[in-house]
Amino acid sequence: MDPPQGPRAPLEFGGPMGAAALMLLLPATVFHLLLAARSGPARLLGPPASLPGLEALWSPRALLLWLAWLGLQAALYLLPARKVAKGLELKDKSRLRYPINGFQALVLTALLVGLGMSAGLPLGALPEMLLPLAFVATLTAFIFSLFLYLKAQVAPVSALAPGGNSGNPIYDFFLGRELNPRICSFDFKYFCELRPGLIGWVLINLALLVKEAELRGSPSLAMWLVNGFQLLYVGDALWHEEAVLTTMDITHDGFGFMLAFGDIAWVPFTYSLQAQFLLHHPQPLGLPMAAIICLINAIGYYIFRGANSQKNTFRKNPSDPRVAGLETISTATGRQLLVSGWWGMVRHPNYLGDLIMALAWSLPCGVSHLLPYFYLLYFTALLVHREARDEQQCLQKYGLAWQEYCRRVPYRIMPYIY
Ligand SMILES: NC(=O)C1=CN([C@@H]2O[C@H](COP(=O)(O)OP(=O)(O)OC[C@H]3O[C@@H](n4cnc5c(N)ncnc54)[C@H](OP(=O)(O)O)[C@@H]3O)[C@@H](O)[C@H]2O)C=CC1
Ligand SMILES: CC(C)CCC[C@@H](C)[C@H]1CC=C2C3=C(CC[C@@]21C)[C@@]1(C)CC[C@H](O)C(C)(C)[C@@H]1CC3
Repeated sequence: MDPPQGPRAPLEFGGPMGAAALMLLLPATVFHLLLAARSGPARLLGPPASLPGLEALWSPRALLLWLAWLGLQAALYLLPARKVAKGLELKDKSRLRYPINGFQALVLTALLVGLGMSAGLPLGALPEMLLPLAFVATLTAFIFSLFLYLKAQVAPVSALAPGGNSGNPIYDFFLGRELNPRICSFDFKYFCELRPGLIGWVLINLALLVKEAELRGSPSLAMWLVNGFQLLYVGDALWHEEAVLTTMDITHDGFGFMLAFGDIAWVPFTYSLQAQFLLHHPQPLGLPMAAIICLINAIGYYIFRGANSQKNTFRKNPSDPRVAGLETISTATGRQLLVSGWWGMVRHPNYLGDLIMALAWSLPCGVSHLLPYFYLLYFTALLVHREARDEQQCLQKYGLAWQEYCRRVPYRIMPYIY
């Protein structure tokens, strides 16, 4: 069988130099954001007020807590699942099996945390540990990625990802060599994508809300909104867990530093930035403004969920009555592309909905600081880049049919703008 990536294949992310720079820049950004959120000026750009010493970063208690968290989520992953789903067909024609019990893991975690709190677990102490926790999460991501890189050395060629196998160790370490690294039936990428980081994110948000109640008597309306919106997003992801099996992370990207760090360190510690900001910089929010923000989030969610569900339903069964009436283009692969409904409005309506929600998550933090808008800015860049990668893959997959789709649906994410 051919090696998955020829030596002349174009490298993404600026090649080895870009990968090396990102491996320094991404962890530095996490620490910068954590420090900026608690500092007086809360500046997104510019140096933090003070740099922490090693004693502020390293804590054996944080290490134990982090390992216990990973252990708990791994144990919940291994519990019997209501359903076992099959992934897309792989190069060797096999299909992997995945447990669908993410929502169950979220509910059981909530029950355990609730029980713990009623027994005196000081959840409000967690915000003080964010820095050392982010430090051990980053260390774990580096060590884990090294393990994944070494594991890929003994994997069969058919198990390797289309990217991440350039022969350059820095680039391959960053992008990830193996597509679906597993030990027995434990799938590392699928586990990391949805469990410790996403559930950790809402737990950190909750701890910030509890801490705010301890400090100020009750949580602010802005804190409630941020917690509610992001819980809805995470709950939705776990409820529709099976849909993640068709995302490019699972079907195309190898599992290396980028996703490992992204899943277990970047998501919980930077996606909780708005709640971190609100704890240290309380913002007044009136009911009329809160109602407008809820409406913006609801519109974003409606588009995001509608678009994702429409495509998933169509991909599972094109004759399902909910999608059977939609207009399509046939492709040489035998698959069809939707050209009406959500996917006839722009080529990535799900990204549009996601971005509208990102705006709603930042608005409760007011407009006095740029810092809480970091997620919106980063996410716009991530989705524009992701959209370009997906277009490239779809052009390769569907050729002329994709060009026809682009002609009929000319805008990528935002109608009449982009
Ligand atoms: N919060 C976060 O940090 C992030 C969130 N996301 C979210 O994850 C979700 C999934 O995103 P992502 O994995 O990037 O990709 P998408 O869910 O948008 O899937 C893209 C794929 O959909 C199929 N497709 C494209 N156009 C059509 C069409 N017209 N008709 C039918 N099928 C089509 C193609 O695959 P095929 O034809 O092979 O089925 C294409 O490769 C999005 O909602 C995104 O917003 C993503 C990244 C980060
Ligand atoms: C560290 C880098 C800057 C980039 C890392 C990117 C990752 C953080 C994201 C890549 C794709 C993701 C998805 C989700 C979370 C963020 C990452 C891992 C997702 C699980 C969020 C919830 C959604 O409903 C989803 C559709 C399930 C998402 C899938 C992609």
